Amino acid sequence: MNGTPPPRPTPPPATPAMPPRKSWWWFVVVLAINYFIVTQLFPQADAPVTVPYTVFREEVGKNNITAIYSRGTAIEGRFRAPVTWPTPEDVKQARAASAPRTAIDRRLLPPPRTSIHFTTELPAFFDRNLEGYLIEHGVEISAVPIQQGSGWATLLYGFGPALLLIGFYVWLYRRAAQGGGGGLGGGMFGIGKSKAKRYDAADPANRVTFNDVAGIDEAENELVEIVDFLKAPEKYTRLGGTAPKGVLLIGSPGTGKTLLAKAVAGEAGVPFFSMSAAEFVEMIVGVGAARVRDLFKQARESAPAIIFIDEIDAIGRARGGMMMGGGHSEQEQTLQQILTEMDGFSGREGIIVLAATNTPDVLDRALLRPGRFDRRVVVNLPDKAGREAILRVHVRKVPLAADVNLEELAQATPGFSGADLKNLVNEAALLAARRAEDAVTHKDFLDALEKIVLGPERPLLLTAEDRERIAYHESGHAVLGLLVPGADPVHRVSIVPRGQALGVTYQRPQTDRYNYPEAYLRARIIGMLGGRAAEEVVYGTKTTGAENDIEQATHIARGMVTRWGMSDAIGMVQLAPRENAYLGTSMGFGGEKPFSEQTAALIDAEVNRIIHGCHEEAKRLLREHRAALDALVAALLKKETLAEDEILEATGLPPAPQLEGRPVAS
Ligand SMILES: Nc1ncnc2c1ncn2[C@@H]1O[C@H](COP(=O)(O)OP(=O)(O)OP(=O)(O)O)[C@@H](O)[C@H]1O
Ligand SMILES: [Zn+2]
Repeated sequence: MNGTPPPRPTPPPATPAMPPRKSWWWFVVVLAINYFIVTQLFPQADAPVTVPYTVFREEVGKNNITAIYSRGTAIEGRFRAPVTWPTPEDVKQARAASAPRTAIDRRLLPPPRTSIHFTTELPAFFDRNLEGYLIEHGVEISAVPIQQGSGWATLLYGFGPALLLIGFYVWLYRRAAQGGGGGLGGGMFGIGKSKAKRYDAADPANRVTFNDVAGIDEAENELVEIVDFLKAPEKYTRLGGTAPKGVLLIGSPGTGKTLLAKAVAGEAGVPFFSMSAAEFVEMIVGVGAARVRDLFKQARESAPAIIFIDEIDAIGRARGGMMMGGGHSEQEQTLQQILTEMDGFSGREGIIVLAATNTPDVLDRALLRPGRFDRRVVVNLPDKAGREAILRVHVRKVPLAADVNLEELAQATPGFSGADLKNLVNEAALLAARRAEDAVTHKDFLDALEKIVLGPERPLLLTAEDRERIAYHESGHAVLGLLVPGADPVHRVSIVPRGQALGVTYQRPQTDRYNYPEAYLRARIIGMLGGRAAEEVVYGTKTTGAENDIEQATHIARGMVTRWGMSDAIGMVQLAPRENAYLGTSMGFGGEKPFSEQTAALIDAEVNRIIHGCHEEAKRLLREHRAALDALVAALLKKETLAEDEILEATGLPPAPQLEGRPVAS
């Protein structure tokens, strides 16, 4: 493993939109009421009692049966006077017969019921005389089932539950579509409500100002004008100009887009309504649009105000694209509603919509037209000075030991976003608390950083040979980091397994780099291949331990050939799409490769040539400095983790000379 640059923490996956929990609650309540009505209003009186055949015959004999209907061996009918079965005597007898009582006995005799309706079952041996007997006793033999046709009660009994359910759904849907006016009690289950979070700037506990935002000054400066406008809209509209309506904040996750939007509201002293676009879209079509309407209505009522829509790409994706079926029309409706609302306000109301995204290139063009999100503010990852400023913001509430050096921490965290830095401070504070310290020390910060960048330590039982081999692998990286001019300084070496890695060499640049010299890239590749090279030099055999190194080295070499014009055989031709370093995506070039088979073969050959050359150079240097390599391995096996000064001491080597000229900052 080779730890440059630190892997960027990936954002958590978006949670799928679920209906609000409250509406499920109400669904259950309605079901319960339904059940209650059915069982209480149309109870046993109408439900038939099931009697034994003997009892049935008995009742016929007593002339107590008016009519029967039979199908197969089942008979149902109506008594003249209600009959209770089993009778109290039956129960008493049964109890006497089967003492002690068992559950089975009780099941044989159902609880007594009284009804005017009954059912019974003809015995298997057919009672031949039954028909005559019935006629004799004035029983009408009906051609239609007796209990049916008893009018409204039966109808309700049969259809009531279904009708109630349908009614409930209709009501739910209408509420949703209306954007939730009225209804039972406030916000019972406001599906159509926007659920927007509202932060009142008047509340000092929530108030965020530009004071809380650091390291992204350019973006901040662009938003100062918005604050100004919210404070005094007349100043802008006086000469007939229209005020800005929408501002799109573009930047990778955690760069502080939400924070900036809140700060704008805080500075202007206006309410802040925030909602994530993913929350707009629910399963029921029309709900998203209703929520948008509600959100804008709320904001209009308390204008001037700020509406913040996070992750607008969730609904603002270009229409008619790859999406198919299902959620498509819902998404379209929601987007349409946002556009309608934004077109609707005159700009004099003092409402400004801020929206955030980290994939601006997928947005529907309609969103970006003048009068909508026509202003774009890019929120970049902070540079070193910015990171230090952000750290300073977040350590305000943390007691710091005297030895804490925020500048050094800022230098050690290239690629960190504001949210990452906040997390670093938090982890360090937790670590200090666990160590029962009174203040957070510099070491707490370094350990927290190591945990974040390299992953938590992983206890693994390794054999002595494995440990030694890993020590050689890591020492290979580290020694080359000292020997190759232009290599990033080696900050730490460790053979403590962490995350996926068995060992780690952590190198970090001295300054943020925006422009990479070819020699630097070669130094990186040589260092990356140094782990395997050391194993080969010492043991003469190979292991799988270099997979990650090979992957990274290949990536750089391929970039040199296909993107940065560093192969003379190919020249300055773009053969691979540009990668967006901030967003980790590649842009353009979907589908077909824009070059021939011949060129493809040439690319492979050139990549190979670079890797091969670096590999040979790595082995040559390690052979030449075998003593330094062995010394570092011995120190590592003893202490497991070595800091920069310990590495220099063990190897007796000076830090690698840096390349001529400072990196160009953009
Ligand atoms: N520039 C910054 N200055 C101070 N704190 C910051 C900065 N950027 C981020 N933070 C901290 O990180 C937290 C998360 O940032 P925030 O939610 O604003 O990022 P975001 O860009 O909106 O991210 P996402 O795209 O994931 O929504 C903030 O609450 C804040 O504490
Ligand atoms: Zn390695």
